[in-house]
This record gives sequence, C-alpha cells and structure tokens, in this order.
Amino acid sequence: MAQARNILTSLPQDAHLSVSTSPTTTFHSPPSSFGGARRPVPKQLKPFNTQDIKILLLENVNQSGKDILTKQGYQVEALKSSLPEDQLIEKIRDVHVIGIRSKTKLNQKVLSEAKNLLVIGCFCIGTNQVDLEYAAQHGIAVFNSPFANSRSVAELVIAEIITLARQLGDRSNEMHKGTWNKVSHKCWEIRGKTLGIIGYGHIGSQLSVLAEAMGMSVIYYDVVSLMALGTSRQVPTLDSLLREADFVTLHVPELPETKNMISAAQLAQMKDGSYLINASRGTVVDIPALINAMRSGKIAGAALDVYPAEPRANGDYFNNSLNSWEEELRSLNNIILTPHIGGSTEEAQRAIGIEVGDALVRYINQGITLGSVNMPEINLRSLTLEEPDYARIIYVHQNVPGVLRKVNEILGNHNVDKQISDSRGNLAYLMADVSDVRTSDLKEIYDSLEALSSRVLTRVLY
Ligand SMILES: NC(=O)C1=CN([C@@H]2O[C@H](COP(=O)(O)OP(=O)(O)OC[C@H]3O[C@@H](n4cnc5c(N)ncnc54)[C@H](O)[C@@H]3O)[C@@H](O)[C@H]2O)C=CC1
Ligand SMILES: O=C(O)C(=O)COP(=O)(O)O
Repeated sequence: MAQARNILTSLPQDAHLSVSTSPTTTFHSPPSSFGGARRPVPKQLKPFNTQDIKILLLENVNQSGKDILTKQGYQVEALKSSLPEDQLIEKIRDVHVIGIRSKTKLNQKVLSEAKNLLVIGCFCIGTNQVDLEYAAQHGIAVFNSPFANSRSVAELVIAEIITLARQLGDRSNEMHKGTWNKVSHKCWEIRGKTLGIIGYGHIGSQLSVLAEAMGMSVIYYDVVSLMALGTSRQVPTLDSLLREADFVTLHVPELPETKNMISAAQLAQMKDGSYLINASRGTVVDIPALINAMRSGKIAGAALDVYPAEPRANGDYFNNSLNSWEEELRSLNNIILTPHIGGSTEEAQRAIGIEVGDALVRYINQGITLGSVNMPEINLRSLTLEEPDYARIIYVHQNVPGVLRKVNEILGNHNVDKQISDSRGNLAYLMADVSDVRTSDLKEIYDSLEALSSRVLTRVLY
C-alpha cells in the first residue's frame, strides 16, 4: 500500500474527508462566466492521504485496474454493471474518481452533481458517453484507453466476414434444432472479395492488414486523408465505397455526423447481395432501414455488435421491448447479433485496466494529464516529495490574457523549481513545483489562486 503521507492534494473534499474540526465543511459556487457554476471550494488545505480518495468503478472494470488503484490505498468500490441515473447521481456526489465503460452516461445533469469529482477513467476506447466539454470546464480530467482493444474488435470483424459469407450462424442454428442443411448456394470464399472500411483509424487500419492477409482487396473511406496500409486504397466518397465493396464495415466514433450514416439511401447504393457489419456505435446504422434491405435481399447478411439503446447489465435484452424493430431483426436470416463484445477479450480488458488505472494514479497523485482526452497534456518529472517544504501547485484556469502574470505574482516569493503550462481551447493547465514553502505559505498560495476570477480548479500536492 502506498504511503498515506506525502502525495497531497487540496481535493474538493466533503465533510467526511475533512480533518477540520467543523463537521460541516461548506462549499460555495459563485457564478462564473466559464460554463456555469464554479466547483466547490474546500475550506482548508490538508496533506494528501491516498486513503481519502474514493473511487467508484462501474461496468465490471478488469481486476488489473482495480489492483492498481487499491494498491495505492484508495477506497475502491467496484460494481459489475452500470447504474440507473438516479442511483448514479447519488453515488457520484461522494466520489473523487469514477471508472466506467461504454454504458454509463456522464452527461451534464450527472456531472453537475459530482461535487468532489476530480477525474473520470473510461476503461474503453469510446468517450462519447461523457460530456467532455462540460467536464473540462469544471476541471474534471477524462482519460481512456485509445487502442488496447482495437485488435480484439478487428479479429471479431474478421470472424464475422467469414461467418456471413458462409452463413455459419444459420447452419449452426439449424443443426442445434436437428436439421441437416448442406448447401453451397450463395456461400462464398472471402478471397478476392472487396472489404470497404468506413473509418480508417486504430481499428479500421488493423482490420485492413488482417483482411489483406486473407486475400481480400481493401478500400476505405475516412474524413481525413490517411496513409494506406499494404495495397489498400482510400476512396474519395462514402458512395464510392458503398458501390464497390462486397463487405462494408463501420469503425467511426459516435458523432452527430455519423448518426444514421448508413440508412435507406446508403443501403440502396450497396452492391446486391453485399454484407454490412457494425461494431462501432448503435447510432451509426438505421436498423429499420437495414431490416428492409435484408428482407428485399439487397443485403445478404449483417453483423451487429452495438445498438442504439443497450441495457445496463447482462440479462434479458430483446424481451424488454426497448425498440419496436427487435422482433423483426431477430427473425432475419444470416444476421449475427452480439451483445457489444467487440473489445471483450481477456487481453484487451487486462491491458485497458492497466493503462487507465496507471493514468488515474498519475493524475490523482501527481496531476499529470498525459493522454487526457479533454485537458492540455502536462507533465513534469516526478515529484520529489521526500524533500521537506516541497509542493506541486496545479492550477486549471480559463485561457484568458493575464492569468500567468497573476499566478507568477502569487508564486513569485517562492522558489519555483520548474513550471509548465499549456492550453486547449478555452482551458489552460499550469503545473509548478515549488521548494522552500511551509504549510502556511501553501495556504496563502492556495487561497490567492482560488480568489482569481480565472480559476477552475486549484490543487496543491505536498
Ligand atoms: N464494439 C466494441 O466493443 C468497440 C467499439 N468501438 C467503437 O469503434 C470506434 C472506432 O474506434 P477506433 O478505430 O479506435 O477510433 P479512431 O479514432 O482510431 O478511428 C476513427 C476513424 O473514423 C474517422 N471518422 C470520424 N468521423 C468520420 C466520418 N463522419 N466519416 C468517415 N470517417 C470518420 C476518423 O477520422 C478516424 O480515422 C470507437 O469510437 C468506438 O465507438 C471501439 C472499441 C470497441
Ligand atoms: O471501447 C469501446 O469504445 C467499446 O465500445 C467497448 O466498450 P465496453 O468496454 O465493452 O463497454
């Protein structure tokens, strides 16, 4: 277990955490021109104690991540599923850190209740479930794992391409029901067929290499111009990809621009008897339009791993009538339906647990934002907290003129060993290591920084 002394912070803290003699530590939230209310202000500084840090992990975060966090001495509560919004709000009020996967929606309503929250760990690739902008403006850093499950998704898609081409799902279902149905009609090899990849990022490009190794031709469409791997080829428009590909697979993020990216008009562009695979986000494919295209025989098969609404926990899904099209979808032939398992392998989950767990520890203990998806990336070499009278000041502030001058006036009477600052949009992040400071100096520094109108969040680690 990590030492309870030395890595220290002026956390936004609740009465329970406070060592104040007053049991009613109060916060004030004066209005700010910067995204609404300011975050609560603790009444006092206190030395950081890892055991004060409360962490809530949802959605069955891998043991590797839990181990990293518990080893630090943090209080970790881990739940297997996501939570309904009202329960999430109750829980999030109390914690300094929350770890989620793709299901938990951390929208403005939920985050506005997260009075103590310092940091969010998305133990997955996608961060569409978090209001990143709102979090940034309230000094809440967000981390994810940008590619630790890419290979797992790419391998799943390869399996699905062959499964669809050979109608393996249907043959297997028939055998389970006792029917021997040996057919070759409309069953194909994938060698020589064209795979069309929409979104040539981490997953799309990995898939490109695997598909070529099996003799497929690969074309891809992306909003940015990207280097082609192997003999793959970028095509200029979505329509040109849809017209040319035998298999179309989606690997784009959930964005307003990707909502219903594949709908009736796009399906009509696709080759007769082609296949569609979606392991990106459920909003990207218009499912009723896909059902029509499959019923008409235009689309010969499909694989869906993601859905517009997904349940919080394992159990009944299709019996919950979340969507009007469920019955029809299930009744189609040659359609593979999987419960969002693209990234669900032992390898991926373990790697994600370590990557995000480490990022959280670095941020909590040292304020390092490397890899953050919503904050400027800031790093200074390790804290030398063994030295007496040494502290790290972190000041998250609005990116407006004149702030650095004021901050340096405040720090100016002390020995600033190192300092770094960067901005991202209208948010800036300053980190300064100061030596020869006493606790009383820190209190003064802290109060002065807090008093600046540009302040979003101040942390003092000592
Ligand atoms: N089924 C599952 O379990 C998993 C699903 N995912 C989903 O897959 C998505 C893609 O993952 P990565 O490849 O790692 O992301 P990435 O960010 O590396 O690549 C996404 C690519 O899509 C492109 N893109 C964005 N908007 C586009 C548009 N309108 N049209 C065409 N291209 C567009 C981007 O330029 C980028 O090249 C994630 O955002 C996530 O939603 C990720 C992991 C697991
Ligand atoms: O990594 C992603 O974005 C995924 O979609 C995987 O999500 P999950 O961790 O399985 O909830």
